[in-house]
Amino acid sequence: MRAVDVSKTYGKKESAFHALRGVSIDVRSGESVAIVGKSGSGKSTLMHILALLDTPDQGSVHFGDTDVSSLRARRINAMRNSHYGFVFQQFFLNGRQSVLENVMLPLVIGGAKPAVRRQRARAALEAVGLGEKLKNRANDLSGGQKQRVVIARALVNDPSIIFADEPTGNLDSQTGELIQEMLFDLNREQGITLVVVTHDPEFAARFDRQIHLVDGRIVGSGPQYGGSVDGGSAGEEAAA
Ligand SMILES: Nc1ncnc2c1ncn2[C@@H]1O[C@H](COP(=O)(O)OP(=O)(O)OP(=O)(O)O)[C@@H](O)[C@H]1O
Repeated sequence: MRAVDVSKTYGKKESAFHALRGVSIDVRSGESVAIVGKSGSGKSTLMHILALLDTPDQGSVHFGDTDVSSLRARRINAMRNSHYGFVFQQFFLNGRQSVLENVMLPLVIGGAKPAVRRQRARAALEAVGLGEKLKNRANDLSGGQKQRVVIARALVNDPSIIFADEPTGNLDSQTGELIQEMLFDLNREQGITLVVVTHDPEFAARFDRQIHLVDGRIVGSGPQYGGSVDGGSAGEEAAA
């Protein structure tokens, strides 16, 4: 997945805010990448654009050999649904539905048959250690269990990439650690690419690479949080 010279501005004229200013990034298959930077630096905006949830004003996003901007919305939705998994706080669970129903949702959207949905959702919940909780209401789970349901839901379509926005943000440190392990296991054992926004420097340091944003620009990338300020290694420099 690749973004080339991507810019995004919110608002117009005097109130225009340049959230991203010419960002280029190449995420290789199987890699784990943390997006770091202060509040308002553009992390979520970049991740939403990479995840095909938002479009840039300028620049392009590529998935494999495909320039996504050349595709119709329907194709983009299908591509996102079949290749990407999301662990976002704003994609809440439906608290009144069962755990199994919540995890089946992406398969309902994708049009899978009911028997297939149930079987795959059950397998995903077993993979995150919640095989015993299928029938519980999502509201009746602990915070850590809810986050595991969100991970199961992200896994149910057998994604090649998982995008996560502060996946450990609301959890106590022990539960947060479990969620971190779960994500890195998926990366190591199944080769799932991870793209994760985090404020936590220790968590960020565990990724293959950190992309450090300041005021909508990449100022450093590499194996150390807050790395160099000269544009980092090949592939991440903003195009001139
Ligand atoms: N829909 C929007 N309309 C107007 N401004 C926006 C919108 N979305 C984001 N912004 C602004 O763009 C900037 C970057 O936002 P973004 O959410 O990408 O930052 P962030 O680095 O993820 O911040 P945080 O760590 O606080 O979540 C912020 O100043 C924000 O106020």
